Amino acid sequence: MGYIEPAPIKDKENPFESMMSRFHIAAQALGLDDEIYNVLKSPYKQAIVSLPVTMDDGSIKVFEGYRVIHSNILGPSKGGVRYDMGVNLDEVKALAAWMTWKCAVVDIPYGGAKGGIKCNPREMSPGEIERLTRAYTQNMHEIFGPDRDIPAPDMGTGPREMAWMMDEYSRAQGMTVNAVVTGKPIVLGGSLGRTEATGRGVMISALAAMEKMKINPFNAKCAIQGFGNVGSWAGKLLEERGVSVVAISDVSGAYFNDGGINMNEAIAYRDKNNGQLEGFPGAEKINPDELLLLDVDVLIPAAKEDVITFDNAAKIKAKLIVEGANGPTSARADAILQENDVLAVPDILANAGGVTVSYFEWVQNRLGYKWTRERVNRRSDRIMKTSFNKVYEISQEYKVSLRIAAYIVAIEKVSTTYKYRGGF
Ligand SMILES: NC(=O)C1=CN([C@@H]2O[C@H](COP(=O)(O)OP(=O)(O)OC[C@H]3O[C@@H](n4cnc5c(N)ncnc54)[C@H](OP(=O)(O)O)[C@@H]3O)[C@@H](O)[C@H]2O)C=CC1
Ligand SMILES: O=C(O)CCC(=O)C(=O)O
Repeated sequence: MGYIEPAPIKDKENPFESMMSRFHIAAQALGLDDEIYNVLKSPYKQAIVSLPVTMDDGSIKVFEGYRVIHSNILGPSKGGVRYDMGVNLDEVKALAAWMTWKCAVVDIPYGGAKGGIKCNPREMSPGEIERLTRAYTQNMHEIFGPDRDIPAPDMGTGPREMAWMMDEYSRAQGMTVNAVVTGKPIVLGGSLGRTEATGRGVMISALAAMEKMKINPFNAKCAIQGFGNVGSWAGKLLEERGVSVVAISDVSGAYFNDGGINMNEAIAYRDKNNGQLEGFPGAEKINPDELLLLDVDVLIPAAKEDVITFDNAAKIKAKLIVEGANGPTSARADAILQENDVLAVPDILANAGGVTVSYFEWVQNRLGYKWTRERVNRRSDRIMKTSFNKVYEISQEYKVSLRIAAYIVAIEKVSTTYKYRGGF
């Protein structure tokens, strides 16, 4: 194997470099062919678009939008669309590759993609967000498609944006095409269980890891960074299974209560308070950096990339990290966590419940038939548990971390499919 060494990880964390560094380690452990290594390290397609949008005051503002398709070898590419000021090409490239590995880890027939628009939805009116979403969809019309590339929600987007994307795409097609996006409102063909699916998968992964570590959920404390879709659902579902959630946070700050924060109260407060926890009375406000370093059993980063880094990894006291967010741990932090016996259930496994139920939504749209919530939950729980066990077994067999084991499972599947398909 003559792989070109990945660029050395620089002082500043970079999600694409972190992704590549783990890919490289897993590829070496697997003895992956050079040719396939080179194919899989490069995204299949990268689109950058300018989106002029009329703002409410009549001015025209130009936004930058991205869609990166990392691979479509296992099937149509799949991945969310993020609205955030931090969106940039390197981030979207890493997120797209993680989608390829994630779909392969849970064995669903999709490739990986991701999209994003550099914007601050909190400072925009619903009308401005709708016009931006429609402009993005028009521009991506040649890329999207139920058999080509299927968007879904990510940070800053949800069912409302998915409804606009579906409508805009359908108008251009001259017919309703609901399978072109997932995470839609239920009345438009959304799946029961999709809203909570990612948090539910995080809960299943956390309980599976706690079982291996002999941590009793009823004696366990948990801290959650990010209290949006993923963080709040993971917290609520873990609380229902006995875990005490002692700390939560969002951009407004971090909130701590050693006796446990009531999840329903925190969610209700956030929903009445313009989506933020600012002023939440059920806990004391602490420094947001401290949340990651609390003396808890389980830490769930559920906000953004590179929050567990070379600088703070050694100070983490949690014994178990379950990655709700994509890329919350930088590559340079991996070795420190391993040295300190901190078990990290990686993003491409832990947060795969969302794309799994997105797949169920797409299947239901194509069948023209609705599944019950019980069926959705039962099937996604089974996939999450089976995938966890498979990754755990590989980690024992290869004597590697769960993260590298998950990459091994994924790369093996994608590369085997490449070999059978051939044509390159
Ligand atoms: N939605 C999904 O199905 C999936 C999401 N993911 C990943 O999960 C993560 C969260 O996504 P999702 O829950 O959908 O996004 P949301 O937009 O619903 O929520 C994001 C949350 O993170 C908070 N946040 C943002 N920056 C910080 C910060 N620096 N410190 C603390 N909190 C912060 C936000 O706060 P505020 O509200 O104040 O801005 C908000 O509470 C992302 O990494 C995403 O890629 C992964 C798989 C699927
Ligand atoms: O539901 C989907 O299709 C993708 C969700 C997503 O973007 C992710 O898992 O990071």
